[in-house]
Amino acid sequence: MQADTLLLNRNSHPKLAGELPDADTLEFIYQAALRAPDHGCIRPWRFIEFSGAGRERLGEIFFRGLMARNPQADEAQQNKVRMMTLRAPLIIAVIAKVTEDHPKVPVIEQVLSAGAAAQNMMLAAYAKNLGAIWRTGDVAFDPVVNQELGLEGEDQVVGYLYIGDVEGRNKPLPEHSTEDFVERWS
Ligand SMILES: Cc1cc2nc3c(=O)[nH]c(=O)nc-3n(C[C@H](O)[C@H](O)[C@H](O)COP(=O)(O)O)c2cc1C
Repeated sequence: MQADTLLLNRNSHPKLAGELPDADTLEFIYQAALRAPDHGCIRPWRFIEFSGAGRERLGEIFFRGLMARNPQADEAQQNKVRMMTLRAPLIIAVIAKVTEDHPKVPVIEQVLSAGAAAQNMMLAAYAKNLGAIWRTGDVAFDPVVNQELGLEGEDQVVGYLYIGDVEGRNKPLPEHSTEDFVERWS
């Protein structure tokens, strides 16, 4: 796929199905992540890959997070959170593994670098004709979930990337006018 096609046409896909991508494709996605810009070359990245029964394990962690946040959660809410992780054959948690009190690189720059890694992964998936969607929601900011995933200190989940074969039609791309966003000082 041409880079300009990739950059201008990437789209999120909420409906994903199929099998876990093959090992070469996964390696390509991770290598793309590892090309993210990174002030100080401190590699503030951690990825956890959930597939097969690992997705159910993640769903149980989400469930425990929900019950800690809201012990009154009804059965529908409980089932919903458990099923969330079955929406794609692959989920990758992208985590900013933060070096605290770094002399040159504040936490926000490390989180931004992890976000750039996540976007590289989205583009890499699209380049391989896979669908993907970047999700967060309450589970990404839940202390119980984050503790069970082994986050420490200022570490943050920047997103859960759901990846798989596209099911259904692509939603239309929005049209934005550059002029609405760009100021030119010359
Ligand atoms: C940090 C971040 C968190 C997001 N969290 C969610 C989410 O929890 N649920 C969701 O439906 N979309 C979420 N999105 C938005 C989608 O990933 C997607 O970008 C949006 O629906 C627009 O679609 P598009 O990427 O095709 O333009 C998030 C995006 C970002 C950057």
